[in-house]
Amino acid sequence: MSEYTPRRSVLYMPGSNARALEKAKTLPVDALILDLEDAVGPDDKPAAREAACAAVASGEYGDRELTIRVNGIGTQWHDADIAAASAAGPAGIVVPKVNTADEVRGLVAAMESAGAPEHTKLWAMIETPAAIFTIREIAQASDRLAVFVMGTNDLVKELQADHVPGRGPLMTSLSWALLAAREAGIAVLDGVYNAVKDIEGFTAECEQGRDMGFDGKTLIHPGQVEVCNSTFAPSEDAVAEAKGILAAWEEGAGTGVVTHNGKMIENLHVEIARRVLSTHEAILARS
Ligand SMILES: CC(C)(COP(=O)(O)OP(=O)(O)OC[C@H]1O[C@@H](n2cnc3c(N)ncnc32)[C@H](O)[C@@H]1OP(=O)(O)O)[C@@H](O)C(=O)NCCC(=O)NCCSC(=O)C[C@H](O)C(=O)O
Ligand SMILES: [Mg+2]
Repeated sequence: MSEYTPRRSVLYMPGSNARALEKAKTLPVDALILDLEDAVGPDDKPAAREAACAAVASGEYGDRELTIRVNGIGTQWHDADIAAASAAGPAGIVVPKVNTADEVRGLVAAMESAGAPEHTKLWAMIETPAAIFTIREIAQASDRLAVFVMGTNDLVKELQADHVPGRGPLMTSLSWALLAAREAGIAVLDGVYNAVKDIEGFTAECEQGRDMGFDGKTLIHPGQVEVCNSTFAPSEDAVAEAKGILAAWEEGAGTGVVTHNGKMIENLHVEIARRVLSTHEAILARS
């Protein structure tokens, strides 16, 4: 199992928004996506690129993972974005609308030839039907690919679907991306919730994403951070349960099966309990 990095809350902000870049230094997010794509108008893109790279160089964001979302492959800004982001060396370069394994390999080659340091990983956005149909190949295309980010706004647009409670129209795409990410051993982040004032709806969607298996959720507003962090962290009850399972397992050492709180415990449940505890510890270390 690869080492767990907390990515419960991953907040987008326009690279062109100086106030948001400043505010982000105070927010308890696990990671930030400094956006050069959809949240930045064409005229502001060069300045946003410069500001995002300066933010990475500043060292003022503590242990928050800093990433830069570049403009998509084939756009007029893409090559310059990749070159500048690679030289800045953030934790991740987020690329929208990645559709094939060849694109992943091309992106990694471009990052490497632009001097991206080893710690700068590729985060691929999955947000088109084409990506869903090639998702296994994409997930396994490069060791430098560390994270899938679901682009649920673009997926809804491409599917000609609608944003509805329960996200029925998106379930196939979300599930396929999760399956491929887990098979490849990479992280996978849920998409954004657009209604920034609807905390009840947002909480339900966080819980759904957590229950499906996502590592965390991408966010668009500071008001979404707290709920997201607590939803994607193991609860006190889950931590107590995991400790109880490990204790019961040790007590029954050598037997293939024990019970805890009236439930059957086998080796796989012990592995889950260990994962819960290591997730809990990694989050505590971050706080
Ligand atoms: C949605 C917003 C435009 C709302 O902005 P605003 O009206 O300014 O919000 P508030 O007045 O409530 O803000 C309060 C304070 O918080 C700061 N703020 C707001 N948003 C952020 C943020 N994202 N990061 C950091 N700080 C933020 C404000 O500056 C206020 O600060 P202060 O005055 O000092 O108290 C806005 O929230 C926003 O722009 N959000 C991000 C939009 C974005 O990045 N979109 C692109 C990604 S979403 C996407 O498309 C995903 C994917 O591609 C897909 O297809 O799904
Ligand atoms: Mg998108």
